[in-house]
Amino acid sequence: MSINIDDYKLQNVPNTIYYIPNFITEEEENHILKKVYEAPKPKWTCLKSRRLQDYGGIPRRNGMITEPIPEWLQFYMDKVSDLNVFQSVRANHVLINEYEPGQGIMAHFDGMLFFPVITTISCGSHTVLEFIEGSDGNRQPVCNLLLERRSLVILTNDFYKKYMHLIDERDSDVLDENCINLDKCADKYEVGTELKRQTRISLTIRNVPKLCKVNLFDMLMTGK
Ligand SMILES: O=C(O)CCC(=O)C(=O)O
Ligand SMILES: [Fe+2]
Repeated sequence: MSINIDDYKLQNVPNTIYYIPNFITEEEENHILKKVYEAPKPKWTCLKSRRLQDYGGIPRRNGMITEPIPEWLQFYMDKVSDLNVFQSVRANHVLINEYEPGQGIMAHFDGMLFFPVITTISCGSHTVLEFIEGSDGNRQPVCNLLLERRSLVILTNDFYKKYMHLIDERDSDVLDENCINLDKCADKYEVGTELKRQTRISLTIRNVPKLCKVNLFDMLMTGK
């Protein structure tokens, strides 16, 4: 099945969001969850409000020292890269986040270390991704997205550079008219519906343009 992402572009928002429901099958979702939970314990980095695994290396200002990607994960990276979302390059990094109900991620920009396109596959639970603009003292909501399990969302342009994104720390989400992709979802939802969150695993698949070859001599001399 070949997907043309232009068919999934949200028209009622500033540029640019693509939302693809059921990007993966239930079997693929179960396969991802199984593989994520098979990772050895030290692969997890525990933060206060979520746990994460990095694949492909740790992006740094000097460049990312690449690490081999497991074959099962490369399959999903290829599935995303094949949409040509990273123009002439392909995904080489994945951040896997786990959120229990009640957990989230503070408002942030993804920053300069990535090619400015964010692609995220959701597994295990929906969540609501919120966008805001403005600075600390004057933050305004822009819009929200319902990310259903098995969906892929692609954020770029203003949704990469201009608006910050966040996931509020809640056990459930009440859908309201700020949620601008309800008509594009796999399931039909009414405004006012409350969705209880379950444990969500997200795969944020990106491209890190700047790589560095490991130079042991430099590492020893500079400590970097
Ligand atoms: O889990 C998500 O959908 C968002 C994760 C995110 O924004 C990030 O890791 O930068
Ligand atoms: Fe982010």
